[in-house]
This record gives sequence, structure tokens and C-alpha cells, in this order.
Amino acid sequence: MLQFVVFAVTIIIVLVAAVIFLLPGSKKITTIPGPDPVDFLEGNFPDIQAAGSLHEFLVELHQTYGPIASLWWGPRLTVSIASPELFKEQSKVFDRPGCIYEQFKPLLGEDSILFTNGLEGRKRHTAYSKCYSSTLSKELIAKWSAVPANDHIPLRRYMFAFSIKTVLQASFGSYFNDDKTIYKLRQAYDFVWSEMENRLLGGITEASRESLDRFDQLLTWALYFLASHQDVQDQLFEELNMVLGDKDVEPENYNDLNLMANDLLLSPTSDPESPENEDETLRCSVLSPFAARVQDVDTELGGHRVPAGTPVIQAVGVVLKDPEIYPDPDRFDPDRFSDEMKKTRPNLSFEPFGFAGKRICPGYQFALAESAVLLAAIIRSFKVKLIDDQVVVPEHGLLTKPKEEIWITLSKRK
Ligand code: HEM
Repeated sequence: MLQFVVFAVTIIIVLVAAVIFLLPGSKKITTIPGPDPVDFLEGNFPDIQAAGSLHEFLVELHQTYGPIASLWWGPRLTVSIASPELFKEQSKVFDRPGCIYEQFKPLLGEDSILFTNGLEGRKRHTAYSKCYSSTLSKELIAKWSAVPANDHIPLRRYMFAFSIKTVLQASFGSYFNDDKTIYKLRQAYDFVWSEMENRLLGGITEASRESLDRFDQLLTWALYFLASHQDVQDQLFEELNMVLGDKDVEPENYNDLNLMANDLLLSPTSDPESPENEDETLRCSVLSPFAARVQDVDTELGGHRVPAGTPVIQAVGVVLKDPEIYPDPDRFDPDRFSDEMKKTRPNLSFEPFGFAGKRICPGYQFALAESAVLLAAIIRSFKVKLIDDQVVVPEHGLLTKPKEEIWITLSKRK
């Protein structure tokens, strides 16, 4: 009997010790500084919710704990990194952590590239990179030319329609020439995207019925910045006329467009990992605030031990708004990307398309080339102005979008 009691007590002690060690609150599990979980199952989700978005939570987290910090993604210990030096340490990791994107699985399916790792993920990434041009910008200019002067135009709605049509035609060909087919797909897409935003951390982001993607947001932000900075818009107009003459934007002349190619939008024809290719639209808008990886082998990050299997958030948006790297970070200023200024910043301080494991966004060249063609066509045809007294507030979710519609007016340039 005594033997049984000793055995039972030993088992209970071992179990209690194991639970204490494994509990999210236990600091023994990591030396990386970070907040305790609010709740065993929810981890720091309530804190993220209170911050307003994951991006805003990460900004606060890194301000408090430094460039490497821990957090609890539900019950899982997760690491977040936010410095060019730490990005370098993680630059070879390819696989994504399923758990960070788990809530999207029922919508996207397990076979989505978002969840595909290893050899298969690499094969599919290469296939995407090869796939992604179009002349749809002319169609939009014709539509806008028919709009009476000073009519109010919903910028986001138009940019969405343009981008989804461009991507669909590039991906699936002439089946998507017809606007009705596109409209049907858009309804399905609206539903899926707003569900995804809803599910990001169990409803942290308000579901916007308007569906959005990164491409139309890039266009929306670029036009918004130009509309709110008339001096930059006029400079761009002059540059376009001087360099292009009667021609359209083409691969041969794009890199002569200094302001457009180097300062507003990065060059789609060159290596995105080069520090020379950086731009103010993607920086200031923080279009895509984070990427994530799962640590493939036991390693050290910033002097801390990180076991294989640990999810690591790469807070690229925090770095794009780091005042040490980009002083007065919320100010839109294309001069930050002058040749002299670029040399002052460390490598990997501008990574809006991701960087790790050569898993950079395969659509980046496509998005930039198409955006350049459309922006050039719009700015050469119209003077774009914001309706007076609009306050444009960014909302950070999976990507950063304006909280509400942005209203513009157009006056014909010629
Ligand atoms: C300005 C617009 C865009 C931005 C800022 C952007 C940004 C990103 C980022 C940050 C990632 C994650 C990379 C990583 O995990 O390291 C990504 C992945 C991806 N993007 Fe984009 N993207 C844009 C436009 C596009 C477009 C237009 C397409 C398609 C035509 C596209 C297709 C993809 C795909 C398929 C992936 C997943 C790649 C993989 O998992 O291997 N993106 N993008």
C-alpha cells in the first residue's frame, strides 16, 4: 500500500512539474523577452486585439522588448523578429508555419501554396514566378475620360476592378475577358477574403465587405500619395513627358523613369533583394506588414536558442516604420530613396515582398510592372486630387488598406 502511495505521489509531482514547465506562462521555456500570455489557450490574442491589429501589436512589442521578442500565438510560443540583422540570420528558411495561417485553411484549402512547404512548395513557387502583362490600363483611361470633370470617383473600387481583371487574365487567359464572369468571381472572392480577415485572430480585424488584395492596395496607396502630394505628382508628370514622349511605359524605358522607378515604385526588372531597389509607396503604406516561417533546425537567433518547429514572425512592417532607420516614418517622402540616402541604410531594411528562403512574393514583378503602366497612363492623362478634408486612416490586417473609401477628382491634363 505504501509503495502504491509513493508511486502515485511521484507521478503527481512529475505531472505537476511537466504542466508548470509547459504552461505558456513558464519563463523557463525561452530566454527571449516577451509578455506573459493572457490566457492558456488564447495566449496574447487579447493583447493583439487590444492593440487594434497584429502590426500595431508588433510595433508595441518591439518597442518594449527590442528587435527579438516572444509572444504566445494561442498556446504556442512564437518568436517575432524586427531588425535587418535578424532578418539576415533567418534569410535561408523556406517553410511557413501552418499554425499562423491555420484559420484560413477551410477557405483556401490545405493544398494552397500558403501551406505548401518543402520540395513541393519550392516547385510551386518557381512555377508561380514564371507565370506572371496586359493592356487593361488603356481601358480604364477610356472609362475615366468619359467621367464629367470634378465628379467624385471611388478610388479603391476602381483599383480593385483593375487589379482583379489583370491578375485573372494573366493567370487564366481570355476566359476572363468578359466583365460578367469577373463579376461572378468577384462576389465569391469578396466572401472568401472578408472571411479570412475575420478569422485572422478570431475576428481581430473588422470584416470589410469590400474585398481587397495587395495589388489593388498598392495602386490605391500610390494614387493616394500622389493625390495628397501635388508637388510629387507634378514632378512625375514632367518626368513621364520628358522620358516617354509619345511612347507608353515599356521595359526598355522604365528604368529611365527615375522618380517612378526608383523612388515611388521599385524597379520590376531588377533584383528585389538589392538594396538599390526600394521605394516610398510600399514603405509608407506598410502594404504587407508581416511574413512568417517555421524554424527548420535548432538554431540561435539574436543570441537566443530557438528550437526547430518554432514559428517565427518576420515583422517587416515594424522595420519599414523604424524611426532609427526611417526618421519621421509616417511622412511620405520619396527623397528617402535618393542614391545617397539608400547607402545609409543596412541591407534587408526594405523587404515588403518577404525575403526568406527565396520565397519572395512571385507576383512582385507583375504587380510593379502593371502598376507602373497604369500610374503613368493616369498621371499623363489627369491631374488627380483628393476631395477636401478627407482623413485617410490605415487599417492593418493581413495587408494594409485605407479604412474607408478614398474619394478623388480628376481634371484632364490634355
Ligand atoms: C504590391 C503587391 C504585393 C505585395 C506587397 C505582395 C507581398 C507578398 C508577401 C509579403 C508574400 C509572402 C512572402 C513570404 O512568405 O516571404 C507574398 C506571397 C505571395 N504572393 Fe504576393 N504581393 C503582392 C502582389 C502579388 C500579386 C499581384 C500576385 C499574383 C499575381 C502575388 C502572388 C503571391 C503568391 C502566389 C505568394 C505565395 C508564394 C509562396 O508561398 O511561395 N502577389 N506576397
